[in-house]
Amino acid sequence: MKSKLTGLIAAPFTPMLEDGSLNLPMIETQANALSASGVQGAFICGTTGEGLSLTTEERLLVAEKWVATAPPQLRVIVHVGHNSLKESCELAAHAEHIGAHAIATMGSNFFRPANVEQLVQYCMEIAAAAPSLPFYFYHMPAMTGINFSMLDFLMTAGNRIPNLAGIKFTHENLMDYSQCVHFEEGRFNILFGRDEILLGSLAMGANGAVGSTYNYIAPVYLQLMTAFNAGDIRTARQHQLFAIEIISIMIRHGGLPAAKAIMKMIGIDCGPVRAPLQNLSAKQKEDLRQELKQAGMFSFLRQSGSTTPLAMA
Ligand SMILES: CC(=O)N[C@@H]([C@@H](O)[C@H](O)[C@H](O)CO)[C@@H](O)CC(=O)C(=O)O
Repeated sequence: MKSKLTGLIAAPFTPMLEDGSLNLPMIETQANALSASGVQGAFICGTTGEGLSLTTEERLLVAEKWVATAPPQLRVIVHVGHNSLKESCELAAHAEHIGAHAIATMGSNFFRPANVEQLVQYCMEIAAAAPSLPFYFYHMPAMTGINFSMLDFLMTAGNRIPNLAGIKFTHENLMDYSQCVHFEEGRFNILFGRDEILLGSLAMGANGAVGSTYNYIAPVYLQLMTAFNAGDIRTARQHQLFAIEIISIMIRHGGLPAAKAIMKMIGIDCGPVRAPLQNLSAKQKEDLRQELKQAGMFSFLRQSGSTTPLAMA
């Protein structure tokens, strides 16, 4: 079995052109920028990657491009969740075929599993479609409406999904998180998914995290983790508060569409979002840029030696 995923794993945006089609060449730029910023992996086609708004054909192309162009040290985890189990299995088999590092899936969220047993049976089929790859369950109740105890999930799935590697845990329930981290002496890799409370997860024992803001402010979190590991909680808190301020601005300006606009501001143009998400107007983008500037995001990135052009900052 491959070694555990640790450190920061970004959930990249899927780059698009103004007409809404894929901008595949941009993926190499994203991958190189992530690697240069100290990020260890790319969790592609998830929420941030608008995976469920892409066609299966587009998802295959995006996965192929990431695996083909990511620097070897940047591990590519392909999210294969879909409301059709059959499509998920095809995406999983494809990820294995092209040499992705791992796969992950959320539960189907139109017809939702009624209990943990049904969820585990669903995951078993997808995991079996890529038996040589580590398999992660993607826990994100706010988006999927599937909110079971993840400790129950591990207890039920642990000996039935041979390639179960862990959970991508995007939830605020740090009690469940901690129980998962320590389940069977840390057998599973529980990647934390709420950037705004990363520090809380570190206190609970996290050693890996997946997030959208690691695309543009990874150095904040790297410094946070360094301070935490050195026992300097006061400094770690300051870094977390800075991240919270940036995240608050991003959320106040619309969430994912605002985050995609931020990518252009730091010099990596990932283009528009796909409907039903709505793109920011020029005025909204300018307001967002001003707020980020006032909060010190661009000067922070410059001081941290950002390798991106910070084009519009
Ligand atoms: C909705 C969303 O994008 N959630 C993020 C978080 O990184 C989140 O953006 C962050 O904690 C700010 O709220 C991650 O959990 C994303 C993620 O892993 C994904 O895109 O699949």
